[in-house]
Amino acid sequence: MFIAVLAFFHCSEFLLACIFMRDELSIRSWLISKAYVTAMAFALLEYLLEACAVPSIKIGDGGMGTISWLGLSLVLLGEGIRKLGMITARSNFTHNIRTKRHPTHVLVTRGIYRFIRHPGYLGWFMWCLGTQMLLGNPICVIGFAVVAWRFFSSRIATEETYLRQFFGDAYDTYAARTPTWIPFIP
Ligand SMILES: C[S@@+](CC[C@H](N)C(=O)[O-])C[C@H]1O[C@@H](n2cnc3c(N)ncnc32)[C@H](O)[C@@H]1O
Repeated sequence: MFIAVLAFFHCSEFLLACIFMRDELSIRSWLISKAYVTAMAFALLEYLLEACAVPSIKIGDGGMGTISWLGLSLVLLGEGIRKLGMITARSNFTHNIRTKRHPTHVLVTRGIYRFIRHPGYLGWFMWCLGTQMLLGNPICVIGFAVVAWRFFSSRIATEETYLRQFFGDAYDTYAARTPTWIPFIP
């Protein structure tokens, strides 16, 4: 299930990049970085060590336990939110943060962006916590939450500096009325 979740995430990211991000399409469009591979290697290590030491906490009564089902639900919800954001923003959504305004770049405030300011990041945040709940990894749930929160907090601050340069007051007004829903990032 974990491998299927990862495969779906990366293949769908690349597919959407082929459709909406042709200008920046590269091997990086699979979203597999060294930091990411290291994090997932830690996750597998935790899973294997705990599965060897206390098999019952991973296997439960022979099927997936409640935490794993909750994790899978979080994964699916996170995927849905992120992909809806990408499909709504179309070519305005780029994997790399734009530092210069592209002539076709418009501020997206409709659809899911009416309710969530950064659906791509909220969805990915939920997805990565969900993967660790799916594996039943208590240490990585906390580790991923801390690392992902710090990553998105700094990325949102950088991205919004440029969005304010591109769209001025329109972005301020939009940001003031639309929360991120990521804890402690207003
Ligand atoms: C990886 S995408 C993430 C988009 C958004 N932060 C999200 O989480 O859904 C980053 C690119 O999206 C653009 N972007 C972010 N919010 C936008 C918005 N509301 N309208 C148009 N472009 C946006 C940024 O300029 C940046 O180049």
